[in-house]
Amino acid sequence: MDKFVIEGSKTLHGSVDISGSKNAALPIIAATILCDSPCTIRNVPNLADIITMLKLLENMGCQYNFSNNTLEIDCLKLKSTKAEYDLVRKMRASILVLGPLIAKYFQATVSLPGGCAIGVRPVNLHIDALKIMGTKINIEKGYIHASAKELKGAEIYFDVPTVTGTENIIMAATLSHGKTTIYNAAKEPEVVDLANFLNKCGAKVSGAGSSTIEITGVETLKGSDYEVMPDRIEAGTFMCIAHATRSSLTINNAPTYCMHSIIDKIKEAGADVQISDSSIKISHSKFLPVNIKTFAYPGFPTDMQAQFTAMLTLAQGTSIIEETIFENRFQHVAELNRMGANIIISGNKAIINGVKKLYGAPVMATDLRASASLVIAGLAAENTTEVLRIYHLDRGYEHLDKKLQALGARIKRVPQ
Ligand SMILES: CC(=O)N[C@H]1[C@@H](OP(=O)(O)OP(=O)(O)OC[C@H]2O[C@@H](n3ccc(=O)[nH]c3=O)[C@H](O)[C@@H]2O)O[C@H](CO)[C@@H](O)[C@@H]1O
Ligand SMILES: C=C(OP(=O)(O)O)C(=O)O
Repeated sequence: MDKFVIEGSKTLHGSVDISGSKNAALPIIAATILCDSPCTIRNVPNLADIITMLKLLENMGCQYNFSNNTLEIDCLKLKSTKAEYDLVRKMRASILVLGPLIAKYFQATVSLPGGCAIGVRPVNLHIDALKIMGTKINIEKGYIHASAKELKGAEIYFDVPTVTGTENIIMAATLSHGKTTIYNAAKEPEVVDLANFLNKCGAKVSGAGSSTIEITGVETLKGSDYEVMPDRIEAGTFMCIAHATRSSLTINNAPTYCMHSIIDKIKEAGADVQISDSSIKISHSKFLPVNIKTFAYPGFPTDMQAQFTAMLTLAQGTSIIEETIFENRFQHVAELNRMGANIIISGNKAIINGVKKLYGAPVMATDLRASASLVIAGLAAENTTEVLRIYHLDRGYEHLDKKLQALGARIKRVPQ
């Protein structure tokens, strides 16, 4: 296990390139199960979660080669349709193999992903929708056992717009008989990226990015060559890093077209931001408080909440952040308070009273974005911060330490 040792209070400068999106790459890799010929997927970030997804598919019989962010993957001959607990427990997104397996092989055994540090995270909506499409599902000994004679197109209404639920049902519907309509679908750009990949493989998916998605089943899908979209959450994290450390940075290859809520809120927090196509120039101007409420896209993403919380600890005034997606996503707060922040939790709100300075301390990462928030705090704080358990961070940030070092940050990865 590694930790980060950060010498803070250093202004950063230069430019950083954003990697491919974890949350777009994961469903696209799962979707290669549906294809009757090999796929080449480019701009795949080299992350722990991607490696877990590849091991999961390899255990089922897929063959792949992953180097220089390019994945060549052949899932033509699966010998198993089981996703074992040992891998699923490492990454909830493993549930994304359920839709493709049932669509292509009419059977799947997938360990229930269970909750995680940020909340209970049920998958009832995935399961209910697959049942409506003709899947029999039993849950036994922690596994989802799914089987079907055939999958039929259906009308699916989601109670809440679930991202991976929408992706699972799109994938299942691509090879179903007839038309599936998903109402109250998740509108996240990563859902659109998956739909674009599937359409390139010959699927008929329309409406992705809106709340109603229609999928007309086809007989087969062929493999294709596809480039994953850049990671809007990584880009947003670097924006928070720039503002919190009073730096000027250029963030290249950012999906600015889908970052409006993040860009608006950081401007409101006092950053100067200039956008030109996929490039963001950001520089610190003042430290203003802002109020934020997380929402499904196009609202402010819950995956940026912890990073903004860390940044706003230094604002001149009080900010209120309301978390509406996950019930337990404030675990970074106690650690930030150990660094001198003044944050009070009241129900699902964090009331952040800005302080003049943060002070370095040993802190513990509890989940992926909480880890990023502690790195932001450590970069802005006086003296030394040690961020323990950065394996959470390695799930979702490609070479964060190296990218920060190139910007002039004093950050080291050392064994814990
Ligand atoms: C791999 C991936 O893409 N992960 C993202 C995905 O997670 P994930 O797809 O797991 O999150 P969901 O969109 O499903 O969750 C949204 C809300 O719906 C609830 N819910 C979801 C499914 C279900 O069957 N029943 C149910 O009640 C959840 O508890 C949560 O309150 O979207 C989240 C919300 O933007 C992000 O934070 C995650 O980074
Ligand atoms: C919560 C996240 O990921 P996951 O859904 O894979 O846990 C995230 O990316 O912030």
